[in-house]
Amino acid sequence: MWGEGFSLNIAVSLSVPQGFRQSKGLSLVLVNSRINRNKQTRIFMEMQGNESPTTSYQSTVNIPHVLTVAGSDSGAGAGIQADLKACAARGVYCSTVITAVTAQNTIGVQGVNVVPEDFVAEQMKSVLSDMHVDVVKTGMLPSIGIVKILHQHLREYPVRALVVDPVMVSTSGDVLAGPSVLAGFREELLPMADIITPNLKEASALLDGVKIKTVSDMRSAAKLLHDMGARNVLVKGGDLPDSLDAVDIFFDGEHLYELRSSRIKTRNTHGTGCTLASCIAAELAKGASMLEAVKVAKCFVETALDYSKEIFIGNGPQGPFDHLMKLKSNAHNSGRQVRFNPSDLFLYAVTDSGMNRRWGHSISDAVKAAVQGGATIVQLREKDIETRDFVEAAKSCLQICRAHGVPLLINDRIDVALACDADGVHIGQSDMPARTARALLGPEKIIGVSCKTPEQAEQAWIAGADYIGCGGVYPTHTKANNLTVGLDGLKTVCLASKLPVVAIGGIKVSNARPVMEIGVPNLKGVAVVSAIFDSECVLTETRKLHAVLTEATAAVK
Ligand SMILES: Nc1ncnc2c1ncn2[C@@H]1O[C@H](COP(=O)(O)OP(=O)(O)O)[C@@H](O)[C@H]1O
Ligand SMILES: Cc1ncc(COP(=O)(O)O)c(N)n1
Ligand SMILES: [Mg+2]
Repeated sequence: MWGEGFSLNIAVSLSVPQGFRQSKGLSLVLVNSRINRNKQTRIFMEMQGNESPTTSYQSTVNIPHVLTVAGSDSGAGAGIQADLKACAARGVYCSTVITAVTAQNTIGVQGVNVVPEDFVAEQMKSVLSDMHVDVVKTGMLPSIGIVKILHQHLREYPVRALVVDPVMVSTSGDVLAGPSVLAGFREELLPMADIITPNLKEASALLDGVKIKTVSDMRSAAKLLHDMGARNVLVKGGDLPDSLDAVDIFFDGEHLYELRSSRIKTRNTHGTGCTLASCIAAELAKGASMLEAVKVAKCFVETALDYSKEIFIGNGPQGPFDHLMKLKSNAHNSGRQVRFNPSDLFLYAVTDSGMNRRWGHSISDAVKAAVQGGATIVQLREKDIETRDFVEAAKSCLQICRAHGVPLLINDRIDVALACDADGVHIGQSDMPARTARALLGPEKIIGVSCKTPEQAEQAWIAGADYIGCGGVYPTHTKANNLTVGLDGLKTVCLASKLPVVAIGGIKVSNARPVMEIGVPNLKGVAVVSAIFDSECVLTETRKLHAVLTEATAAVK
């Protein structure tokens, strides 16, 4: 099944320079360059002698695809809207067949308008006859006729997996599919389903009203539903009374798994069921096994609920949560939007654990003093510290820096930056490539790269860095075997760099002035280690350096 997919054809007409027009039979063909097992790229470029200079690109990139067949929720917490957000968050394409339009908010469901059956069929045909769908996920199926249509289409257009969320009652208690649909679920969908994901009420309804009140009841229900034909069953315990954990029971026909996560204390649980089923579908579309998919989905719901526990949308008892937390900057948590401002590079403080030990300073005390003394950005450069301690130290430094509106970066350690939600990283030429760091950290985080040459500065810009550090400007002992580029080398790099530059290497109060005086506008400041941290009073030394830099910049202007 991998390797088939939708293909996107783009024909582009280019006006080509004269020289190209005259060169005959130029042809460049790159076929089937494999990116990974999900993605194939095919590019054809053809330019033919005297014919009109047309370049056609044909690319085939498979992206995992989930089709959701569900109802619309105007409040966008559940239904189609939750499915789209969940698939987007999991990196999967999601097409939609809308079965009903509900007027719904955080108070409840005020109205339901069922889409005519033949139009549900038309939507299904439009998607399935044209696009390659990996997995179908169902939500609200408000009539037995719609269940039958779905059944027919799945026979005509088989997909790799069917995830059935047998939506019957919303969390607010409103009925979304009446008893007549029950027969459709039992007879048509369960035997086709690769997994069915009822909540307690839905499991009970499918089992003729059997009481499900304990984890042990959930286990029995999972087995009974499996007997009714579903290949895998997940009985969801979001509504399990008196449960400290959020417990779900998964049964694959052989083994029963009790999946537990912490129960997040929040009103924002509207749409958890839809999200869970869509995430399962998304992971299956990416190629996960069923158990893996279920575990990832449960973990995603828990993380999203935890992230969103305090958001407030609507005035009713059940709020929506935020699926796209990963796209957010840390503004939401910190109350501060950290957008990089090149002037932050003015007085750049880089910590050193050896110096802190020598003077009996903790990392956070040293950082606090530097920030109070006027440091405008801080980088934690801790080379000999346990990862666990590094993350803890970084978290407390982050609090200090946030309180002063000063960005905090981590040297080298992308993992530590992610773990503590630092504002970014600074990386060297032999660390992880800046492009990879950008992919891991997202568009909002600050990335700085150490560069000694114009070529490295160009590469940093291409890779998506925000600034470069250039040095050593003067000889230094802080970094072993560090080549000194001198003021001339610094100037050359500054002139070539498209990114703002901070100078580094042996800079101190007595020699900072000539650095600022090289007079290239994109030199924004100096980075120092020993000048401020190799001293008893970090605060005083930082203040002195700040004064010198301020004077030097005023003189340059
Ligand atoms: N407060 C919560 N904290 C963590 N997980 C939860 C919470 N409430 C529900 N879940 C999880 O969300 C998923 C959906 O469950 P549930 O809310 O029971 O479904 P539905 O939305 O269909 O009623 C399950 O994996 C459940 O364990
Ligand atoms: C259109 C639609 N589909 C599904 C649900 C169930 O979601 P939940 O159980 O979280 O309320 C809903 N409320 N609305
Ligand atoms: Mg729920």
